[in-house]
Amino acid sequence: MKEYKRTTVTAALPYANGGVHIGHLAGVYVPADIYVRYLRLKKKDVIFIGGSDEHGVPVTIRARKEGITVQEVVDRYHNLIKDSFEKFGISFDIYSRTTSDIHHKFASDFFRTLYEKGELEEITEEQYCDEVTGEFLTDRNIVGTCPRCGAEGAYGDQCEKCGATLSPDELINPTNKNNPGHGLVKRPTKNWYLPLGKYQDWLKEWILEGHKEWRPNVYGQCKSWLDMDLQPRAMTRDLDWGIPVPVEGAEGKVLYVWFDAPIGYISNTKELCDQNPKKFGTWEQWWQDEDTKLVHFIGKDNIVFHCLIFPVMMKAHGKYIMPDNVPSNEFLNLENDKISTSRNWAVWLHEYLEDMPGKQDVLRYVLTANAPETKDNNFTWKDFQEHNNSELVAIYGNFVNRALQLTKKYFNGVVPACGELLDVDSNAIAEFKDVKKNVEELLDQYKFREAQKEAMNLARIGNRYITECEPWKVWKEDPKRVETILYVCLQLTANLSIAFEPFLPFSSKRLREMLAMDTFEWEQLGTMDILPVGKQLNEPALLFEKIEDSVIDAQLQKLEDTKRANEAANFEPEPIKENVDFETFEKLDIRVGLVTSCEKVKKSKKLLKFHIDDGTKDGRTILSGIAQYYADPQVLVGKQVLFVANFAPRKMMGEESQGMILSAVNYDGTLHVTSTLDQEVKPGSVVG
Ligand SMILES: Nc1ncnc2c1ncn2[C@@H]1O[C@H](COP(=O)(O)OP(=O)(O)OP(=O)(O)O)[C@@H](O)[C@H]1O
Ligand SMILES: [Zn+2]
Repeated sequence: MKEYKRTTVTAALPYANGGVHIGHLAGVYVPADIYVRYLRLKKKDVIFIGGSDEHGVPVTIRARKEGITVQEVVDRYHNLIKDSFEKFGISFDIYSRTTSDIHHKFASDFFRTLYEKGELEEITEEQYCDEVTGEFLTDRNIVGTCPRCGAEGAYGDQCEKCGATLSPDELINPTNKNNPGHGLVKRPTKNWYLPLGKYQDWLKEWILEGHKEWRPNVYGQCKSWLDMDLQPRAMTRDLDWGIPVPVEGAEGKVLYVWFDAPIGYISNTKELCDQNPKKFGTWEQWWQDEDTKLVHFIGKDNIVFHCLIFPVMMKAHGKYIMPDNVPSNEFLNLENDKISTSRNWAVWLHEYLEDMPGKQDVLRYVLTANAPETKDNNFTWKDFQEHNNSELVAIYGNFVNRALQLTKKYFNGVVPACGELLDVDSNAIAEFKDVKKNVEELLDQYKFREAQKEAMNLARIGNRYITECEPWKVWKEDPKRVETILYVCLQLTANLSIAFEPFLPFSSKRLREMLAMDTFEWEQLGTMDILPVGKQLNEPALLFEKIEDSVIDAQLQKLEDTKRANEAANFEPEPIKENVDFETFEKLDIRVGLVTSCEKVKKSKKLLKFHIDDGTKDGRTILSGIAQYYADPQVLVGKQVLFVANFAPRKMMGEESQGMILSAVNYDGTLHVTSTLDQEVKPGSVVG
């Protein structure tokens, strides 16, 4: 493995049309943060670059929908994202944005360089535009009827109803999404393309031969692209939101969002270095020096951009280094459903931080324990609770708490002396010895799940050790022996605070405060004299708290509410039945009735027994199989309902039913009896 002098770590720029969710965190930001914290602990020269991606079409659609400016949209989400990353401890050296002046100039110059070097191909193509306004339309801004399933409102690139991939030419009656009713025409337009094919052989050599160590999912995706002929890719677009294309004849065009976004990593580095050249040096050393290791953290849908397109851009430019690795994760799902910003199917970081104050590390832990490193994975709230209660609380927290509380009880919180070691002590210590090497090896290979598991194993060893030694029993006969046991326990505890530092920075810091560790070194990991004998420790407190069912239920309810809201938004009435003539209708005798009593039929799960005032002296009884929809049938008493009065009587569960009460099933599966007359009418009145 090549020895590098410094490391540039980038994390995918989140798109500024929504907050950050657990999928983003598990896929990109948590592993990137662990890696960077680890390198900093090893005193490596490293920078961690982030920022918001603020160009592209979706933010413009959002702005139009909400009736605000695009700038307002990106300001809102940039600030939300930046703030929640900070609170969550994602330790970027800079978190900037692609609407900054520095970035606009940088990306523009980058494009200009490729243009002047003759690296871009000019291609003129017919493209759809709005017949009335003359504006060119992207695929996402064209809607029409889906040729596959017939749904209205299918996009020029995809039908969200049936999932079909489409092109605008296939849509039936295509129109401008933002100006429905406007006709579309095709007009020629000129754009600048990156000829990926020209670099295909170089890419094959560099990745397929040179980087067999990349994760199989990343390598595999690259290989399947490289097995096909790479086509030229347009680097400019006919749009008005973005960075103007800096060449003549390109009025009304902007840089393709995937051209400018990755350049954001470089321009943000420049911004950082300009702010603090003493600390960070020049931006060029982070991007153009062969001794710099470049690592991109991304999710799987970004692989092609970071492994093929951006490298070709940098190669064509000529001065840049290539990424040494692109540790891309697969996707995280939520409660067995794809996470989606537009469907609001997500756990939002800013909401989590509000709902679960002080629990950053719990989420960090769970997302790493379940990281989608090799395949898509699933987040469930039950699993979240389980990891917290039976690992963080029951293993790590429990061990630390026992070690600190016993030290307080027996030795007033002072680190006791270490006497002669027995086998049980030496064995526990031996198990700790290799932890540094093991964690490092795993982190160097971007195996974050396993690395965190290794750290948790230490806590397991500690727990087993203290349970085996039972200092609380030994105390009466042999207090000297307890000194040694607790000495070992405290050193293990100090080790844990170091081992978990890249993964769980908040609780590691709290633990070090309890241990009165003002300074520490990664190098101390695996050693048994971190806390000097005689050191006064601080007051112990619980490191983790049990999470109760009610907390989890509240989160599940939130998701359930989202599901309902989505169902309500997507509700489509059933198709109308075949026509009938008036005579057929007239045969039915529908009446207004007043519910005078309503109760569950004993021994039946389904049946409600209504007594209805139908205008006759005795009224009538109607049985209805709707008991499961009403927890308390009493709520129906006093309601006016509509019922069919001329069905032949029928016996059910020993009772006779004389008619049928009309009801409607709602979109969410609930059922409601009819009771919406604009005014009360006399029971028995005919409906028709
Ligand atoms: N569910 C997920 N699991 C893992 N990684 C994800 C997930 N969703 C997004 N990512 C990654 O997070 C990074 C930032 O995502 P980006 O802001 O582009 O949102 P996105 O992919 O459009 O997601 P969404 O549609 O949910 O907003 C990308 O690298 C992307 O691959
Ligand atoms: Zn369709």
